Amino acid sequence: MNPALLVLEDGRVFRGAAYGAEGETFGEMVFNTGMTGYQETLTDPSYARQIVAMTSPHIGNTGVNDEDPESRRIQVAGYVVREPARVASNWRATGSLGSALRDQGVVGIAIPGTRALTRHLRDRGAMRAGIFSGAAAAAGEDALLERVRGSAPMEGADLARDVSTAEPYVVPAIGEKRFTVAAVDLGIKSMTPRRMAERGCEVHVLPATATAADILAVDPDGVFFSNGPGDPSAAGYAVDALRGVLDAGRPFFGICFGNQIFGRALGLGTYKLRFGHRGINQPVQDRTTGKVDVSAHNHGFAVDAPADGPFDTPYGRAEVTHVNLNDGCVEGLRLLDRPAFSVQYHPEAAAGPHDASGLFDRFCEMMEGSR
Ligand SMILES: NC(=O)CC[C@H](N)C(=O)O
Repeated sequence: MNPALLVLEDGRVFRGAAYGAEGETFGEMVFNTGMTGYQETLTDPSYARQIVAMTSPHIGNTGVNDEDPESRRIQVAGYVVREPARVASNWRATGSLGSALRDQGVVGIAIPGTRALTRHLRDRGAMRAGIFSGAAAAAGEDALLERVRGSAPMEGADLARDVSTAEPYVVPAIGEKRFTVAAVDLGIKSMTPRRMAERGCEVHVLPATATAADILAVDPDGVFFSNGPGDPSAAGYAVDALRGVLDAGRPFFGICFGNQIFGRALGLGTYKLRFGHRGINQPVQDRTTGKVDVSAHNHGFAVDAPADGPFDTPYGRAEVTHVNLNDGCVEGLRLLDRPAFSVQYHPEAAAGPHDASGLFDRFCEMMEGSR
């Protein structure tokens, strides 16, 4: 095992062994608490420019397969684990995680102290970091720290257009076609159009920079804005497009980044959480039903909205529909007089529990009711 270093922006250094590709990488240091689903996590485009640490201590046991990826490649900027599996064993496995990381040039590190790292991030907040191995690790710690401090921050980062599809494509409805959906790909996970297709939606996936005119040209029954990486305050183009969609009165559903863009389109602000929510067991209460979903999360930003009742927006009254029971943060929004809603978490559940899959039915009912 070759030595590697994980250097945090505040000067804390973790030493360990190189895992995956050797070299150097920079990104925002975050942690994910999921005990399963590492392949979905690694391929979720929302993790672009983030170094992800897994709190689950043993990673790679089931190798990698061709069915679980949420996009065409591993998207994380770097990967931190405690103990990589020495053997990949699963009937679906086509290879090991270590070789997949290596083949795709993803620099990782195995450190004994993923628990100490997580506690550090919970206390101090997500921060920039770098992983260095091979020749890159030869420079002194001070020089490496200097380079981490010179790397790009997540605040203000416009990354959705980098990970989005270059060309539109169509995901056909499974079974009888009931609806046409225009889905703006801000970093979309492949499970999301599939969940809609399973409900009879023909999903027209459009690039992140699609304008309202591009979206309406599909003549959709409903419009969807996806999850995605980066700071929502840097994606003004998506906010403008969504405003055009709302002006046209088309039904709208948004997930995660899509929820943040919806909030901004309604005139609300977004802000950075201290260390975010990344995992598959976050309790979220739907205030419209009182029901609590155990849900999949991956967000570092949140919408700032009045949670104590309906409030006015340029599109009429709106309300906070969902709250996180761990920290009270806003997890869902809706307009009261127009067919538009969004959630900050992940009903497509890849990976994660399926508690919230009914939100896709809610979108379909909304499209049905708006005909
Ligand atoms: N999964 C997402 O869509 C993440 C949204 C945004 N990049 C955040 O970190 O909050």
